[in-house]
Amino acid sequence: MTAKDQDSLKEYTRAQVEQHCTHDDLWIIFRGKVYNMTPYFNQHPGGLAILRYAGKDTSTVLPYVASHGIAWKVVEKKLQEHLIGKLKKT
Ligand code: HEM
Repeated sequence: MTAKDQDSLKEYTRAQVEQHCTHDDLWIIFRGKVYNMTPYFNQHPGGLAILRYAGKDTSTVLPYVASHGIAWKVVEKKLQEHLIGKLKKT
């Protein structure tokens, strides 16, 4: 992603992201970016566990799930596919 692409990303506050906290409306934050993971909910190999962080910041969690470490390239690809914006700096 270029610097220009970064600039054009829509901004969301943490409070806005927190509203999207269910299996059929599931956003997450990872390292300052916002992802709509709703379409991925049924595909997540770790099943319902993803719901624990629905609407929340996963920056200190995602890389430390053992299975994610093994499949990190897949995790990165899935994040990229579901990117919707960036976190608004408050
Ligand atoms: C962007 C993609 C993904 C996201 C956002 C995501 C998110 C999460 C979250 C939030 C958790 C819960 C962590 C916790 O409670 O500490 C989790 C657990 C897990 N994820 Fe993922 N995940 C992704 C991709 C994957 C992939 C590709 C795999 C396949 C290897 C995977 C396998 C697992 C497993 C096995 C668990 C643990 C399940 C459990 O504790 O019962 N995830 N994931």
